[in-house]
Amino acid sequence: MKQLKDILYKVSIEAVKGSTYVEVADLILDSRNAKSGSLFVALKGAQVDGHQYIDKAVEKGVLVVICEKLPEEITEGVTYIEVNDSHKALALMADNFYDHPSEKLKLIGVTGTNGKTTTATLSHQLFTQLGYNVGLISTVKILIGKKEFTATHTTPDAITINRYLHQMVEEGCEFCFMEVSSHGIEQKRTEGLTFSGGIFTNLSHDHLDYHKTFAAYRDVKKKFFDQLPKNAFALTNADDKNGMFMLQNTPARKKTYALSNIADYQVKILERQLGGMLLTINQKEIWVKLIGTFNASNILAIYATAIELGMDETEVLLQLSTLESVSGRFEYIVSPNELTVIVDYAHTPDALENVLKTIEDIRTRNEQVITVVGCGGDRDKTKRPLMGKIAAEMSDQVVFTSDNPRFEDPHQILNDIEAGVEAQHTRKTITIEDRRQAIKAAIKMANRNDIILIAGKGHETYQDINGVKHDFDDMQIAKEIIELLRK
Ligand SMILES: CC(=O)N[C@H]1[C@@H](OP(=O)(O)OP(=O)(O)OC[C@H]2O[C@@H](n3ccc(=O)[nH]c3=O)[C@H](O)[C@@H]2O)O[C@H](CO)[C@@H](O)[C@@H]1O[C@H](C)C(=O)N[C@@H](C)C(=O)N[C@H](CCC(=O)O)C(=O)O
Ligand SMILES: Nc1ncnc2c1ncn2[C@@H]1O[C@H](COP(=O)(O)OP(=O)(O)OP(=O)(O)O)[C@@H](O)[C@H]1O
Ligand SMILES: N[C@H](CCC[C@H](N)C(=O)O)C(=O)O
Ligand SMILES: [Mg+2]
Repeated sequence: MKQLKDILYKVSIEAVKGSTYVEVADLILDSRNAKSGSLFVALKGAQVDGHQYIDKAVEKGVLVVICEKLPEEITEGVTYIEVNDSHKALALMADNFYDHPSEKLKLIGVTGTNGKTTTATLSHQLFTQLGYNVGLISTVKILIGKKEFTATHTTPDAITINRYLHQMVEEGCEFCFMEVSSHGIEQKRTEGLTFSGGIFTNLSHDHLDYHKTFAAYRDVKKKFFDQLPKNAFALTNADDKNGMFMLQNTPARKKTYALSNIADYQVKILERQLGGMLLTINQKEIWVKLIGTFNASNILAIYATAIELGMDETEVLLQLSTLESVSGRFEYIVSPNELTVIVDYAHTPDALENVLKTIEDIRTRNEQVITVVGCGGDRDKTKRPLMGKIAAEMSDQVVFTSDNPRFEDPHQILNDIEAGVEAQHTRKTITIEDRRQAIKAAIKMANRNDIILIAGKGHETYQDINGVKHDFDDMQIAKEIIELLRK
């Protein structure tokens, strides 16, 4: 329970109807979850306007309504508060409601198109190994020390974030690493949080269905750094075209990391194998179990973060070499007949290109590379032909298939992907809509020593078709088919 006045601390208020001497039991953003004694925030969404559901929420017993426009008819005994920005008000109220949890631990945000989950998860692993109790908010899962919770978003809504952070503080976490998505920044899910540091991984093509232009997508990422406090660090990838742009207006301490360009933190790759890479980080050699140039960059960002947070360099380097790859990110098996099957969450053109380049770098013989890939429905359509082109150009064989079609026609998605394949590569591609059959076809096509890449769904354990989530796990299915074909 919390006093409404305390919940409204720092919220800019336009008008009030009703008493502000109210005790609130909970904050709610969806009328379907409204409970008696709670406070409902009406948000203008992408699909509908939450203001339409104020009456529904009131019927369920909410005591306070926060909205951008007061309703014409109001209910006796309910307090209505008008604000000019419900999303911002929600973020500030969630921070107040849970007693500013982000100030009570060190919160580090990771943003960028690719590498957020990898960087945040491996940072969580590293700091746990360094002996700390650590939290994680990521696409794959939420971790509070060793307790695990299911993730629904990359960056959850402000109430959920603050509730988890509060729980982390209660459980004695000293650090939390969280992914900060562009949707999260745009919808102000992270506003009001006190970050101790921000990390930029890279920027490439994604989510243009939502942000419309690349410039708008880039600017929203920069906003995260603009809002960091002065005593935080802002760590950017100096190899990325937009890396320095991100730090232009940040009041935070600016730091850079890079493989190619001059930077505060530098890494070189000395050796690559399927099992790992030999690196030098600021002139010190270490072996890591991850592979791919992009992972050298992720590892460096994690190292730099640890140093910026005051960790001991020798201890950090020692522990970095023990880090295990993140589920669904370049996860691989070698089958009994020596097929290598790699499952990777590459769902953007840039990630797909990077993964195929990584495979190229570790190819030792004349193995064929067979790629199984599709694109999600109800998401950025412009990435489809680009992914089709890259897959066909950089593989020996490609099986195009469904990813999560959601509410779109899978054939239409596949047409969009195929449209990007250049004429000279079309003979290398086939299309099998059913993802299980596509994986089977790739495995059947492969000879001893060949490499199969199954891209796009990584850790996901379902396939979303028409809003129904069917069990589907790329790695599990590949293993089943390999077993089946052996008999
Ligand atoms: C496009 C988008 O980001 N949508 C998010 C947004 O929903 P919305 O704007 O569509 O909401 P809406 O359906 O229009 O409803 C507006 C308001 O009315 C409320 N409502 C609605 C119906 C009702 O009966 N009662 C009611 O109160 C809703 O709770 C909402 O507050 O706000 C919701 C609450 O915070 C989110 O759950 C929802 O995420 C949807 C499920 C989603 O798929 N989001 C994806 C695109 C996303 O956010 N992805 C990013 C990045 C992914 C990446 O890593 O690349 C992420 O951070 O996960
Ligand atoms: N630093 C990086 N640069 C480019 N590609 C990367 C990088 N790190 C990982 N990848 C590739 O991108 C894929 C997704 O990585 P990861 O899940 O870490 O990204 P993310 O930013 O969390 O994605 P999402 O936006 O879906 O949450 C990986 O499977 C890998 O192929
Ligand atoms: N966080 C990303 C994940 C995409 C994963 C891919 N499998 C798909 O379904 O498009 C998104 O929501 O756009
Ligand atoms: Mg992620």
